[in-house]
Amino acid sequence: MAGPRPVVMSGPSGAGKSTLLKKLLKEFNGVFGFSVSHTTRNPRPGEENGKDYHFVSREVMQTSIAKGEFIESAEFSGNMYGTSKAAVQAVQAQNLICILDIDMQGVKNIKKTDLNPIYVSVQAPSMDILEKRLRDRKTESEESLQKRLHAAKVDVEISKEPGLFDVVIINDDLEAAYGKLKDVLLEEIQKVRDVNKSS
Ligand SMILES: Nc1ncnc2c1ncn2[C@@H]1O[C@H](COP(=O)(O)OP(=O)(O)OP(=O)(O)O)[C@@H](O)[C@H]1O
Ligand SMILES: Nc1nc2c(ncn2[C@@H]2O[C@H](COP(=O)(O)O)[C@@H](O)[C@H]2O)c(=O)[nH]1
Repeated sequence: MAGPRPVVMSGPSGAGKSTLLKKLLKEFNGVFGFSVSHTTRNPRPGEENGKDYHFVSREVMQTSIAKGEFIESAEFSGNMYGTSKAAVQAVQAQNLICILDIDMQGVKNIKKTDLNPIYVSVQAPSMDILEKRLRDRKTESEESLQKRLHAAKVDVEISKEPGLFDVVIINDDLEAAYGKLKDVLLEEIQKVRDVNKSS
């Protein structure tokens, strides 16, 4: 039997993707698994290598990509990011719903594969609120922040493309946004629960 469909979470940096997916992983323990991406950016305080990201050098990442080890990769805000085949396989081997947190270039590249995920775009209510969230998070230099805000404007426009996303969630009130996300994923969640019950 085919496993559950993966979930792609995309949307501007600071819109709340990680916040929402962490809630999902916590509430639905044993249902979802996170696809741990590779990145060349430096870890933020509290981030763990192998859990939040595989933190690697540009050389290591480029070599792995050249060897065909990645499903997709992108340059974002001055750093490389990518989803390895192993990251997705590690989650799917456990029959879990694989969650990918990726940027718009990643979405476009995943569309060319046979992964067949549910595409979710998470957006902030406005650019001003997005900027406030990013500034309050205190993870970015002014340069990185400006790059992310520029990418966010492009993201907001592209995400209007009909059919690109199965759902666009405006993350204003966190609990309301989380409720919408769960509604979209209910069918896949039930599939995993049914399989777990019968095994
Ligand atoms: N609904 C919300 N209301 C207010 N603050 C929020 C809401 N959702 C998330 N935040 C806060 O906004 C900040 C950005 O959220 P988060 O880090 O989840 O964004 P992200 O989309 O994962 O960003 P990135 O792509 O850079 O990883 C965090 O400090 C988070 O606590
Ligand atoms: N195309 C990909 N984009 C990715 C991947 N992992 C994360 N991301 C996106 O990068 C930005 C910035 O992330 P941050 O952790 O530095 O704030 C964000 O939009 C992520 O969705 C990936 O493997 N491929």
